[in-house]
Amino acid sequence: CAKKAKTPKDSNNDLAACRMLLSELEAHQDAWPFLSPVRHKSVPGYRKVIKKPMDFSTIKEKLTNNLYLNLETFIIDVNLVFDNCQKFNEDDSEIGRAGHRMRRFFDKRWTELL
Ligand SMILES: Cn1cc(C(=O)NCCN)ccc1=O
Repeated sequence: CAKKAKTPKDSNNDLAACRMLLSELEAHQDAWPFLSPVRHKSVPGYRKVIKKPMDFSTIKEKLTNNLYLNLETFIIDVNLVFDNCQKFNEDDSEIGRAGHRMRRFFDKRWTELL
């Protein structure tokens, strides 16, 4: 089937959806490990293990500076937050569990947008 043309309106709607989704992520009770960049100076090994750090405040900054082309590129960065979390933290840990809960919440919310 023919691909739907992306109009400027579509990308404005995408942007609004990204802002909405991000504010919901930030407001979630399990968001605390992800609100700001991991302080690698106080988290031994983090800088070595995690090649592409990402967090909600950095995503917000990128949104503000218009660095996301569309919903897809935004979702890639959000997933990076959760993939980093799974890589660095045991599933059975405070932060590991928070990451799994946040990912489940995010997956549910953005799929409701489709
Ligand atoms: C996502 N994440 C967060 C931390 C952390 O210490 N966050 C500050 C909480 N106040 C450590 C490892 C990690 O993967």
